[in-house]
Amino acid sequence: MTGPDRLPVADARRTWAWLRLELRARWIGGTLAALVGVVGAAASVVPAYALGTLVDRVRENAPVSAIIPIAVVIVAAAVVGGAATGAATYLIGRVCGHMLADLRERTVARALTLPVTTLERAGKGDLLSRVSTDAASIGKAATSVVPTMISAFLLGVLSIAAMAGMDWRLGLAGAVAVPLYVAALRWYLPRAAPKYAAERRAVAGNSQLLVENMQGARTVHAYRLEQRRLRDIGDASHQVHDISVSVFTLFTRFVGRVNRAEFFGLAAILVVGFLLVRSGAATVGQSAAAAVLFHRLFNPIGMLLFTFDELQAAAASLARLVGVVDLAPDPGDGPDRPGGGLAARGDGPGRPGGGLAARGGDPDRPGGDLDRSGDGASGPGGAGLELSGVRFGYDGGPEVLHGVSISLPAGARVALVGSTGAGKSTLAAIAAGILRPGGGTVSVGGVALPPDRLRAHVAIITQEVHVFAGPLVEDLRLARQGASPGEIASALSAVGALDWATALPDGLDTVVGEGGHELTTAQAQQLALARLILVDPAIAILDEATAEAGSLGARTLEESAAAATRGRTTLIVAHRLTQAAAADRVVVLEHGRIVEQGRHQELVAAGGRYAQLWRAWEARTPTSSSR
Ligand SMILES: Nc1ncnc2c1ncn2[C@@H]1O[C@H](COP(=O)(O)OP(=O)(O)OP(=O)(O)O)[C@@H](O)[C@H]1O
Repeated sequence: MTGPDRLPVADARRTWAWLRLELRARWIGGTLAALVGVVGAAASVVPAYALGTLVDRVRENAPVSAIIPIAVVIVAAAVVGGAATGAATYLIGRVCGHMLADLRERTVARALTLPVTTLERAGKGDLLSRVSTDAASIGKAATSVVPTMISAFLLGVLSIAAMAGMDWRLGLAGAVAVPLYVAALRWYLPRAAPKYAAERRAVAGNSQLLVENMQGARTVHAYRLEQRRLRDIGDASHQVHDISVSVFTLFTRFVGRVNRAEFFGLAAILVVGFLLVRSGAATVGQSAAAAVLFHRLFNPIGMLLFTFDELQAAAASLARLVGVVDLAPDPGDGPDRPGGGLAARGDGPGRPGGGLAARGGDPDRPGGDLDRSGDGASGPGGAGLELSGVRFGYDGGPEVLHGVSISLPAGARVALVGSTGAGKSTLAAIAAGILRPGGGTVSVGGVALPPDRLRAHVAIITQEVHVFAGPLVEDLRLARQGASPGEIASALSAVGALDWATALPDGLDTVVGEGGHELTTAQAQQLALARLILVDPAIAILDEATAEAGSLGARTLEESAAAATRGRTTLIVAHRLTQAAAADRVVVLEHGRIVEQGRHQELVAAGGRYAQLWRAWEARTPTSSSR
């Protein structure tokens, strides 16, 4: 396993166990591939064998009629061998390809359900590199390296068996090369791995330097750094050159060792063959056939050896993917929990709506449907949200919430305010079931729920709104599969997004998200609010949903947010205090503790921490008080 800051990597035993299990599940395909492979290898051995017979018949001055059948056998074996080897390569690739597809799907599925804290700890880069680079490395191995290796291995075994079949001493002579090949590989692999890694690092560093200097060209010119930067790039390029040369030198030395093994193997066969012919134990044809068989192995064995490091790299990648698949689920989370990103719940592809039970209920009667969530008798009895004695610390760090209790009656609109780092977003994430509290409970309708069940009732929108790549209308349908055009238009209209959405180049079919039409931050947030309407949760949490946009945009977004949350129990992390002023109640959080709560006017009049924040807000935005 890797260090604590990374996603886990399965150990060799677990990786083998996974491989065995997968192979067992595909034993029919695997056996067929192996059988066809053996036929291919056997057919490839036949021509060399037949050649030996041919040599003997020619030496015996046999008639042409005795030679033609041998030629026919050689041609037929070559055709069968070629076809069977091709078919075996295809079949092995197919089995491996299916295993990889399955593994990749399971890795992605597991990754989508990882607790946010696990992902943050590991860094998204680690996960991305596993599902992209590692999967690609396994893919290459699965479709080209493994089939080649298996074919080469079968050919090697059958060739030595064929030599031994002619005379066991010939087989033994051929096998002399095996330890030499193994020694060459054992010499090469441990030296090659760090050199290749160093080469990759040096190339990446050099590219990074080049990109940096190109992007920062103006700064380089402004500070007359050209010569210094050129020197740095020159040094980095020299380093890449030196490492590449040393890698090539190492490879050449490895090839030298492989050639040595071939030389000794072939020399042993020729010497043994000569002695056997002289003693009359073997014919010239048999000795020649053994030498040809061995010589024919040079190419496949070379491929086997030269691609061995790719197989090693693929095995390392496999261990990294199996490590993710094996990750234990968040305790208390059900198998169907939606995606764990800090985004609108119900955004998770494949599970739109996140099972938000209030969908279809009367929007003016929040939580009216909550009892239909399948919770049965123990299920929440309303849409009130209650946080009780909530404690939390990130990843074993200091506690950032010290027993916070907030009660939101059904339909209430509560604003959470406080300075930066007070713990507002953390509390919002706990209330939404994204983070698991270290202590205390979160209840809906009077029933304390674990995070996975909480997510079925609560939807959260954060500043980091993700727009999924694809047609805009599909992005909305992630929230409610099968939403009618009317429902979609009405959700967009409610948040004030219908005009700009229909004015897009292809209207609601315009491809948005990565690689598509770029939406502004405010538009993306309106889209998230429209999704919220389609998801129709009883409880909504808005964490800074309006903080990013400029003043005018922020005001529009405030209106969109108010429309999207109308009738829902709503907790707003309010950076714009106008949102707090419009709430039923304001809760002031400082250093992970509630220091004040009450109505806006009461708190302003009380002259405490909120009054201080409000005065600062008014001074910053003179027009705010008029709102
Ligand atoms: N992923 C994290 N890992 C470790 N510490 C974190 C993480 N996220 C937040 N914190 C810490 O937890 C504390 C509360 O942060 P939080 O983001 O909840 O505050 P906030 O009131 O929402 O602040 P802001 O208004 O700036 O968003 C801060 O001390 C912060 O540094």
